Amino acid sequence: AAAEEAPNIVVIVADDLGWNDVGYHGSPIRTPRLDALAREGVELDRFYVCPICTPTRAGLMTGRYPHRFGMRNTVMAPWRDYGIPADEACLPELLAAAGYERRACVGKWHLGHARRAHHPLSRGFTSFYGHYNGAIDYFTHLREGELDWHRGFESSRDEGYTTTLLADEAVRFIEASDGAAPFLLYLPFNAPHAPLQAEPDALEAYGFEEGQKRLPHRGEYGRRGRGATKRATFSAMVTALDTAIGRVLDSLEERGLADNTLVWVFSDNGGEVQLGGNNKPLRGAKHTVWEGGVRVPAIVRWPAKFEGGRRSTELAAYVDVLPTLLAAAKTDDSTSHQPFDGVDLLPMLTGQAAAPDRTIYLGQNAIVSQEWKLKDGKLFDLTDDPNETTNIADEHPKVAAELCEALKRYEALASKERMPGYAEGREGFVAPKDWAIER
Ligand SMILES: O=[N+]([O-])c1ccc(OS(=O)(=O)O)cc1
Repeated sequence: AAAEEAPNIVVIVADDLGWNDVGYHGSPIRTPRLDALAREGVELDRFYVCPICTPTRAGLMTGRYPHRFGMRNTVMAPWRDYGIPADEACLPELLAAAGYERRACVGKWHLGHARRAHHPLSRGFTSFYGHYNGAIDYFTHLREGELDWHRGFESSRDEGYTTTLLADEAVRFIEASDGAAPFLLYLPFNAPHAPLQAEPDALEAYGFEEGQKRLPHRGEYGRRGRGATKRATFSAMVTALDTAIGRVLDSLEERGLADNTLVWVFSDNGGEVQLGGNNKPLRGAKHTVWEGGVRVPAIVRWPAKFEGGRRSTELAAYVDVLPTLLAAAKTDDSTSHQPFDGVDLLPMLTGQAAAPDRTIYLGQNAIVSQEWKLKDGKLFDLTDDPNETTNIADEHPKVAAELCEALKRYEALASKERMPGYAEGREGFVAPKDWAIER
């Protein structure tokens, strides 16, 4: 009976989508479908993630801070061979126990690609379509000169713009639902992360005219899809992402599934300003733990359970997603996983109770609470000063000291193994043919 009521779950992650890159935040970038989703669902105004990609995804998959198990500080480089450790239970593994028979990962994995044990199909997903690495070419699907486009463990020669191909697959997955058992669709788009590449009609919609000078192409990436400026090209990529998300939402609607489907959309980190993103009025950007790097656009919609049209200003975070989804699926066997760092946000989302009073660890010597942020010994009052202009540690020494102690406790959780820097091991690395996994 529980399985009948359990919602379908669709988790959509955008890559490097900044605070000021969505229409409903006042951006000139057109995102009509996300704007509508924000009106229909609950807008999470204080949703925090890690300042970079891989740690956010690792915390999403486990409900636990990724520095506990060595996935911190850097993104997963192509020349790495680690992944989420076997003793960390993953989102699809836990939902499998709750009757979620079909569990798709469609998009960018970025949590281990060199060993079969780290592959999405080894971590609880029943299907995988997409890519292992970050920053693949949107048209050729190459990274490090090799084809990083796969169905399951096999390479795929499907042609097309990645954002569109991922939406195609997501729609196929939804259309194959028999309406009986609930499903999990994890849909992490690579967009709008660099390389800056958009389709011609999307560029035209942002003012590109044939014959105009295009951005020079960069490094290993092809010439296709370059617009006249970074921001215009990025904008076109975001609108394409919005269109793709709209197709997924339409598919749910057409199958009569929208009412009992929990859709959660958020960005993996803030926008990268040098690569087209924008986080105004927030301070900072991707790679930093200023608000612009870690406070991101986020919306959750579940029409059957959540009253729409609400903006929640309560603290919420990437590590809360898994505990919340397990609660929605009415499965919370605490013996099946290590203790979560996140909390179940259902009481807050249904309007029954306030979110618990707590802190969120942001990495890099920073911590946030409902009211405060401590970063490198500086204290900001986020209620009065959300853009972090004024350090008031001297005026509130007790608050600063308490947060400093909490920060130390979080940092003491870090696994002890040494993490290689991003570029370490790059020299002489040759990607395997089609990024095939041998072991
Ligand atoms: O970070 N990257 O992977 C990255 C950065 C820049 C880049 O070139 S751009 O001109 O398209 O921004 C491509 C990829």
